[in-house]
Amino acid sequence: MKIILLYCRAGFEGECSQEIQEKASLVGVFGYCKTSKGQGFVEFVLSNAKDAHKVFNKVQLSSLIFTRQWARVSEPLEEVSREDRVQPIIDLLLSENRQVCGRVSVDSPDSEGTANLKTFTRKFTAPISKALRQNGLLTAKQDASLNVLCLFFSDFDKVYIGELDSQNSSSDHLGIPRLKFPKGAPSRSTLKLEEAWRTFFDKDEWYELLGGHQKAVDLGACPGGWTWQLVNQGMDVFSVDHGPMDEELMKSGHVTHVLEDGFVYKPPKKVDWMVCDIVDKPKRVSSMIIDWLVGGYCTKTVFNLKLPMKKRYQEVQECLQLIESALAENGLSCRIQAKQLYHDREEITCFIQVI
Ligand SMILES: C[S@@+](CC[C@H](N)C(=O)[O-])C[C@H]1O[C@@H](n2cnc3c(N)ncnc32)[C@H](O)[C@@H]1O
Repeated sequence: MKIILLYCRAGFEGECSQEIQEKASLVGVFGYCKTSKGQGFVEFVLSNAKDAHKVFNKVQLSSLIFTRQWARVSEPLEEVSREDRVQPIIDLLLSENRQVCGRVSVDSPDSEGTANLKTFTRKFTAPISKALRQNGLLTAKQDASLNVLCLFFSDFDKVYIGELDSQNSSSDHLGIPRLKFPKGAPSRSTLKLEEAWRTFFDKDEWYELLGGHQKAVDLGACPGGWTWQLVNQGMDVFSVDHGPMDEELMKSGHVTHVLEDGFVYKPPKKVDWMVCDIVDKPKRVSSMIIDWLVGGYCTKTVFNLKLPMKKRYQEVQECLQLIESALAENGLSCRIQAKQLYHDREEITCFIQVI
């Protein structure tokens, strides 16, 4: 398949393109990107169609900051009849002698003005699944060990047909985790921290990383959405912010509100976690993260880097480079992950663990 389709936040197609070209070239794969601002996806057109597998074998989706989901696809089927979209898709798949898939994902871009297209893709899933099964293109029951057939409708009559890699794609539809706003959480930001944990941790790491009554510091905590998540995991939290904390959360008895500057504050004793959601310059936040980790004040951190208007990709690279080199120079071996989450707007979220 000649195209790798990358799903991203609308408006970040440029960063997504820069990143895939850079990562692919490091494994000896070249191509060019086709996209337009705001469409929520990028086509990475490969110079050599055989290279698609190479990219999926050598580049992990988790290493791509600006890509939520990706698929190997062929040139799109265009001017698909709105009367019958099922048959042309089946005909094409049969003519190409495709391997049987374990599931089908009917996708569309997450961009402005696509609500009706999303409704259509939801409704289309049942009839196309039935036809695929009847034609031996889909297993009778879902099989997670097989690749997922991907039908990406960029418009009502244009569909990219390909596959999501069983080992190297998101199991969430469109790469967007469905999170329910937790009852009692004080702000919508709470979902950002929950999504970060879900994105960065495997299910079996959850307890090791969060459980066992740990201690945490939340910088820029008010009104307390992130603190709420930490408390919900059984942690005691120092919440640093000059603003007011949610009263119900304070009644939990697990929160100490510290009225200090988050860039200056350090905890009286070492803690396990430090999280930071302060809106400030990314380099300033990065330096503060370095101070905490190198100083041994915490061993795990989740923080946001709010991106500037211009040169966003470059800024992210510079910040991560700054952190990586400082940690290495100080002899710290760390796991570093970064992603633009669904709940992130003009920012990315990072996770670092000293190991
Ligand atoms: C985006 S809000 C945080 C929302 C919070 N994470 C939540 O889930 O409810 C950013 C917060 O950072 C605080 N803030 C900004 N500069 C700060 C600083 N230098 N020190 C401490 N807090 C700061 C602001 O008062 C604001 O409450």
